[in-house]
Amino acid sequence: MSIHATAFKTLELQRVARDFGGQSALANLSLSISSGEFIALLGPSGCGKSTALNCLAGLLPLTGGRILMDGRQIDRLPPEKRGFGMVFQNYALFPHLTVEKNIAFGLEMRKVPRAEIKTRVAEAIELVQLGPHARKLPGQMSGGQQQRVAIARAVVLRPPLVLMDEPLSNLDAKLRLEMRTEIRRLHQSLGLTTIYVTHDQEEALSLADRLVVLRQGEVQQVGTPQDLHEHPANWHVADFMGYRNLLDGVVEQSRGGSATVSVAGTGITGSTKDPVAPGDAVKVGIRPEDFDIADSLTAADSTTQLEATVEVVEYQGREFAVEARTDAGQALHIRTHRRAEPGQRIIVSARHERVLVFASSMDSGTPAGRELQEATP
Ligand SMILES: Nc1ncnc2c1ncn2[C@@H]1O[C@H](COP(=O)(O)OP(=O)(O)OP(=O)(O)O)[C@@H](O)[C@H]1O
Repeated sequence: MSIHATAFKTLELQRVARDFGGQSALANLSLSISSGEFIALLGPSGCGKSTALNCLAGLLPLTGGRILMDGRQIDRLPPEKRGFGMVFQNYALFPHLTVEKNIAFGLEMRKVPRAEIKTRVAEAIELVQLGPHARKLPGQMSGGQQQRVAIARAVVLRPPLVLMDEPLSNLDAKLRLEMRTEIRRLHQSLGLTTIYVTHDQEEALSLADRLVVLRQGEVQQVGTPQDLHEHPANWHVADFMGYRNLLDGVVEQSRGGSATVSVAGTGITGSTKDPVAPGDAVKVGIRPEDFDIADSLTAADSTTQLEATVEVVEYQGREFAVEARTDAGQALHIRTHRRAEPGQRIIVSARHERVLVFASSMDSGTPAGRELQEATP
């Protein structure tokens, strides 16, 4: 297949920053990207994801830092000189041009010979499986099909880097899943280096080799999906990684990486990387799947148990999502194979090793995010 990316070895973002009228939208983004990597920028609305992408594309000048490609500074180059492929949420196709012509457009602008354009467009159409639709106009196709055209239009140019800004957010849930697989397949078969912006943690986890979690323009953590899932640097990252229970509490005692925290009157023990001390406000992070429903109270050293009353039960395929409340009013989210009924009294248990304790303030404690900014692939 001749749709192969123009290769670079490394793309280096060094303390990239962007202010708007004195307000920081992105600060100190440092990242080293290797050829062929799939990186997801993940974070809530307004955290600076699109700003980062636009800085990379050359659509926004930096107000600080540098971008180097194989050691050459590229952050002053206009977008067309960087030659990165862009895929946006709203597809941004030419409505009056057919699928074929939309895909051919960039090649024509670059004055690629006609015969070559024909072959490359045909290949790109085959790659995104749009053969039967080649002569249609964008308006005659579904959202998913239009997004395939947008992707084909980006990859046909063999860009060194493809930038995708929430490309699936306008699609319905089923199509989103299909297109996710499609994007992964394309990435694997073409070896395209990709930076993908999303606020959807599941999408980021399933697609990316590495994730960059942003909050208020600052990097919180950079790592593989597994790193972030198992060792979130702070409660904000934990929140994104499925720690649905983030319970406010106060440290009772702390020793050697383990802390016992009073949460609504109950002591919960877990591990911590933050230098927390008795009296500190903390958040206790527990994933719903790490809670168990026990038959009876037992005196096990390795487990915390809480009595609660079931409020809501949702059947979710092979499991139940249970929402329960302790007598002191603390809501708990549990995933379990056990059937439970609203109103039922249950004993909820969590093994200490599955419980994480985080400093409440993101500015105090170990600046784990900052340490991890300069992550190597
Ligand atoms: N052109 C602009 N002028 C002023 N402020 C801006 C501009 N563009 C972005 N901002 C601000 O910068 C911050 C980051 O915005 P950005 O669009 O990068 O966030 P995002 O994470 O992509 O959000 P979303 O997911 O909602 O698109 C926000 O506070 C936003 O209001």
